[in-house]
Amino acid sequence: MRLVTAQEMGAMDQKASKEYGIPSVVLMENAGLKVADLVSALFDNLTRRTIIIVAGKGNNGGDGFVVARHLLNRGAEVQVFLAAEPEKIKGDALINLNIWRKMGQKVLPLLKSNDTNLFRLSLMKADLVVDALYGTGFTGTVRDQMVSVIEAINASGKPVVAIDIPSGLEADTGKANGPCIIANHTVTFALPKLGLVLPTATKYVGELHVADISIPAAVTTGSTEDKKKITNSSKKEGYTAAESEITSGFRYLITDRLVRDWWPRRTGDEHKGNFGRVLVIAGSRGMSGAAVMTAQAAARSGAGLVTLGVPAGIHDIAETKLTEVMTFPLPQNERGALSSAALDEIMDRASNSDVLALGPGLGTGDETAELVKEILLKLKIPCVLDADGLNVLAGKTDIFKAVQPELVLTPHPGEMARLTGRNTDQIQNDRLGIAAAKAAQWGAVVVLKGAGTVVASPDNTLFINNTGNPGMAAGGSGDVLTGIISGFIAQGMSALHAAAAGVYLHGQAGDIAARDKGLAGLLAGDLLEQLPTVLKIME
Ligand SMILES: NC(=O)C1=CN([C@@H]2O[C@H](COP(=O)(O)OP(=O)(O)OC[C@H]3O[C@@H](n4cnc5c(N)ncnc54)[C@H](O)[C@@H]3O)[C@@H](O)[C@H]2O)[C@H](O)CC1
Ligand SMILES: [K+]
Repeated sequence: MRLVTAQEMGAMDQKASKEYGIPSVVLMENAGLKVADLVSALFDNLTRRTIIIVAGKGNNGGDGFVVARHLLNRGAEVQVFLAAEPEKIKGDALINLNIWRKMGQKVLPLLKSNDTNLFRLSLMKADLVVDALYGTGFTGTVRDQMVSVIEAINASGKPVVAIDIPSGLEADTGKANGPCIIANHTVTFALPKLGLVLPTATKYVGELHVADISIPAAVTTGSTEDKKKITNSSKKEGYTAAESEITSGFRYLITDRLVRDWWPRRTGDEHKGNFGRVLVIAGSRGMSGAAVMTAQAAARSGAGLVTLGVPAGIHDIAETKLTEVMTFPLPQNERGALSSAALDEIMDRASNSDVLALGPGLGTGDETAELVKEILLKLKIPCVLDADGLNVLAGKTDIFKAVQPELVLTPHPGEMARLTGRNTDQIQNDRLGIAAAKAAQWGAVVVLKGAGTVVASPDNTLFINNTGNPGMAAGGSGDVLTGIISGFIAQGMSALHAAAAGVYLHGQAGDIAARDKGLAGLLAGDLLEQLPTVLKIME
């Protein structure tokens, strides 16, 4: 599902009104109606319910007046509090405020501190609060009286439905710089705002609902194709156009539908060769686990054939731990890491494989760095480069651009910091920007792991993931992801789609595992166990 900034959403509103002639007050009516529908669905019977609408001075408030009207018509007791001077209300919001007044309904002031005291009393008797204070027009920090209004709502313990954005959250960054509404549900319009799906926003957004308010699909997908093409894609397996249209340069939330769209079709008469061959080059003395995990994950991801090459010293260990995966020993140095003499056999094996997973547990000696560089420059098949495979190239990232086949880099924030010469805080402060910039600079798909993993492509398309949980920070979790992405590439997915689908399903496996095992006790092996379950759902 496409993600938009406040500015992009405003441009779509404009286009819907100017180019398609949909009056903006119709969009407001649709928006309000969808929120009213959700509120109605939360109660078996509205007639004995008291709903409070807290309206701001902009169009978010305007939506609130529409919600008030519909809920009143459906028999609810509705109290509208206006957190703005009435004379400041204009445009579509004023149209709906006037309708509310012509229905003989009151608007209670919510501007001064004694207003807030009255408001607190009303809150105690309310069954639900609709947050119509601020939407995409909000920037910065909640100020003055609104601080105590938002704190009163949050303290009331009443269920809250936020219109478009929980008030106090910035649409583009998902950051709450000050007090912010903690909503049970957020009904956002047309497309999710980028900030709503970022990890900092989760606690404020509650359950996110994306409501169609009749902005034409050609506008929301932003595709420059003619409308016919949009119609065709929307016919595809019942997808809405917005789902199956991926336009480069845009940002997307990774959803079930997208992953299903990318899923390699199995006709049923294939043999294991069709499901691709993964070559894993990983491990070193004391680091056999990373190699085994990566290979097992590749096997469990559905790849036809997985072969693991490890330094001779840990070959027996790998051999005993693995059954479905073939293993072979490689020349090693005195430290038990791969030696440069391993290059020829690795390239030979790679020539009979569809994808190379390189790096987990390799170690970070100079010889390893040299070997990784040699492999990458000679490689003819796509490569997923992870962990020590990344660490050894810190300061040598210009090599990425020189790699011929598709390259997927899967750094966690610390590895990204080493690769870019910044510190982890700087990475975490601009995850989307850095991932996008480096993907373009390195000509590679960059998977910047962490809460809200970002998958960036060289053509500036971004996929945001919101599956997964903190329990997955356990060691080995990254090895499993590397194996999954490699397995998907082996089965025919593009590097970008394999990375985005891999991140999504890896997170889902983690969520299922956490449901059974909690967060602290979660091990990477638990993710492996759940992989078949999530793949089965996808199939
Ligand atoms: N997306 C759509 O198709 C539709 C969206 N609608 C709704 O319109 C709002 C956006 O309305 P807008 O008038 O631009 O602003 P807001 O109502 O979000 O904000 C109100 C007002 O608040 C002021 N403001 C901004 N920051 C602060 C701050 N830190 N402190 C105090 N006040 C602040 C600013 O001046 C704004 O004017 C969108 O979210 C939807 O709910 C349409 O109704 C339907 C179509
Ligand atoms: K709001």
